[in-house]
Amino acid sequence: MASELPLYLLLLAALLAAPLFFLFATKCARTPRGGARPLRLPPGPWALPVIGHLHHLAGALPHRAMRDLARRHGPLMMLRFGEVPVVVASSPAAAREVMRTHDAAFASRPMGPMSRLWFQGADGILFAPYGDAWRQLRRVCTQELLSARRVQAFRPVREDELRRLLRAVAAASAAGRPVNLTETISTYIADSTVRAIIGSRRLKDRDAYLQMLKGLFGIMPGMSLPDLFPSSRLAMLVSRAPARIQAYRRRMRQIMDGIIQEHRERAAAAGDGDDEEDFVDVLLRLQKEVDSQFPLTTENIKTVMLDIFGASTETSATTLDWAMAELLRNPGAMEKAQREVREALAVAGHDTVTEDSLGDLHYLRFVVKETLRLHPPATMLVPRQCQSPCQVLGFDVPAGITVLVNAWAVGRDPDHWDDPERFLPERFERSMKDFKGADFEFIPFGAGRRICPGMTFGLAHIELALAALLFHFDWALPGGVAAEELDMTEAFGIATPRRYDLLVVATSRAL
Ligand code: HEM
Repeated sequence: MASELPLYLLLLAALLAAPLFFLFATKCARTPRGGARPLRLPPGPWALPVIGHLHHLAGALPHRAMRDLARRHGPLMMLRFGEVPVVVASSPAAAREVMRTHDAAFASRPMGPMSRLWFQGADGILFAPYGDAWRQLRRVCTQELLSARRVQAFRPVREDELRRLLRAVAAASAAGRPVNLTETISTYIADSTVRAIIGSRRLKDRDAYLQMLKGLFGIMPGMSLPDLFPSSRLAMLVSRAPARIQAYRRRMRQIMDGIIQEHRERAAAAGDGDDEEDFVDVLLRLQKEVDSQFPLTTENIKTVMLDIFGASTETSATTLDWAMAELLRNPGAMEKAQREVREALAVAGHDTVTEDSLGDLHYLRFVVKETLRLHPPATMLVPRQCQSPCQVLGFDVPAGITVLVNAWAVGRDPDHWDDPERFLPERFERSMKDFKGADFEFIPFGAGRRICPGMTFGLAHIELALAALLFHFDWALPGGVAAEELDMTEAFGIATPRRYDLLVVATSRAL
């Protein structure tokens, strides 16, 4: 979840940060003070002064470049991005040690200068350091916002937004033009999520909020110069990131203040009620109720509003997009998935997909699993930080180091998956492997204390829409393009989308 940094910037960084190199080299000396045994740090490739290993990432997507490096240097590597030392875990065994054996030690998130500027003490949940404040918000998420009961309560919203999605596809189909499925899927997920967070489509600031959130991904703290060289004042001075973050933050807070105010006024007028609460209603209610050492501040509420949108929309939309792309590329799997959903609805006597119809769709769930194995949206999960020194695969991992887990490489590990590059949903007919955090060869949602709390919410959107798209339409690639020619190249992005939008010809099925 970091933004791309062009190579010329890295070279500039090298010039700017030269004095820091010596400081860093001293900090990372392999022999600890006090005559203790020398540290046995994980191995890594050759490094350049100042920029460290960043040049190894140039020209390839980070998860691919790091998988290739791991093939040469092993499942636990130590790299350096600018000034920042990073340990990368690339096998199920390494992932297990990070997220199970030493889960508590690795349960924190690193916080660079841009993140500090962005959050200003109201850390939210997604990027929050491990501690009581995170624990409290995490509880709010799992027990209130993203509980099975709450996800169920948003079912009418999902089904309403699904109807809009199906109408958009049907309109393109009737006009005889291809539909941009990437865009329509993205609108479905974003609209449904925003309705869950802030409620009604009629809300005054809704469009401004949605626009602002869509721009958020371009500005979120990432691999900026100050993050790569946190001790350099010069990096802070020459980078445009701090000014952009502050301006964006100001505008965003204004919009969110308006939304919160509107919710407060509505609650005061109507009295609190549980039935149609959106996330902001719930958070404002808890703000009054929660009696804790860490009260839920309005700033916390704003960060949670952003975290949830940021963590949920791109991940869910990209998964659905990849699932449709894989099915188009694998007509046998498409046919099997369509047959399953169509037969199940025929038996139930339904002519439209609702969440009640999803119960017996086993193959559809295998399709989603296989999509998440091959295309985990957070390819490197969300960065962790080591809080206390520990040993992983026999190597020392010092406190303070950033830890990345290459979930993408783990899902394609040939020691754990047969024919790992092929899209084969059937593999899950024979295997009980699941993504709920117990099987470390399959970790698209992470594992341990920081495992994704939005799994149920995300899957509810994905499964419903996938079933409906397969039920109502037959699909083909435009211009007679053969299935195997569909370009499956990945792009750099917050959730590793396909490089090209998915343009498809949909034919409405006569019912
Ligand atoms: C296909 C959909 C999704 C995928 C693949 C996904 C994946 C992930 C991953 C890999 C993490 C980091 C886990 C770790 O560090 O071990 C995460 C964290 C998180 N996700 Fe998801 N996610 C998805 C959907 C959602 C949805 C729909 C929501 C909310 C509605 C959500 C909310 C969060 C939050 C709040 C965190 C931070 C948890 C923490 O740091 O304690 N995610 N997600």
